[in-house]
Amino acid sequence: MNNLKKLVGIEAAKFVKDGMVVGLGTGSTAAFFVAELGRRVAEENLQIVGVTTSSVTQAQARELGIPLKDIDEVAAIDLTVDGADEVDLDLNGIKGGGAALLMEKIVATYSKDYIWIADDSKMVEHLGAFPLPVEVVKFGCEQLFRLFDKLGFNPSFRLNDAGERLVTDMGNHIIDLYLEKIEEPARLAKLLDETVGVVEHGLFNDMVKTVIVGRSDNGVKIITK
Ligand SMILES: O=C[C@H](O)[C@H](O)[C@H](O)COP(=O)(O)O
Repeated sequence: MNNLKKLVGIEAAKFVKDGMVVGLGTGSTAAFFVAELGRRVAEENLQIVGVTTSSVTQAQARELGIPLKDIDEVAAIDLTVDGADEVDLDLNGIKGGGAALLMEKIVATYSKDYIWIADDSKMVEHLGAFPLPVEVVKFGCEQLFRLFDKLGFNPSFRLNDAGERLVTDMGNHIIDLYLEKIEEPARLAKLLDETVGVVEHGLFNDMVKTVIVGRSDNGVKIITK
């Protein structure tokens, strides 16, 4: 699996050119992309500025010597490359398995180009086997949990390694929804968008135009919309 993640990470880095502002995604797949950019900065004098999507990626990029700017310090982001937890046939996806969905969605929204990298196992016919992360403000989150429960969403607060409720980089909690199958991603996204207390959710519908998929035969497939 890791070899496929590395393969797509390196492939995506080929889209990065001198002078670009690059959104750096989060997760085990995006980490290979960031590592390859770090290599090119060090060995090929690649001139880029990175905008990170989590504290974890920020630490990795700093360690690698990739120049960074805050999202509000750049006029626009030329390209963002990120991983995904599930991608369906319409290139809608679930993200947030690593709790970075809010920063990831903001960075993606202000990116001119947006690419996902994933191994074959992430490609699905229908979203929902992967629990859908919903980032919620702490105030009133028990009420929200009960609402999700009533709606039949099978909610569960995400916990950290110490067994406490996880707190995201933005200071919120995450409620994972165990839905099994999301019949209408657009409808569910609208409902969540309209629910008070929800800061953001992990449905990334119609945001990506290109997905670089690593196949089990070690080939790379580029799917475009
Ligand atoms: O919050 C985390 C992100 O959305 C990740 O991009 C996503 O979870 C995929 O991560 P990985 O590449 O580790 O499977």
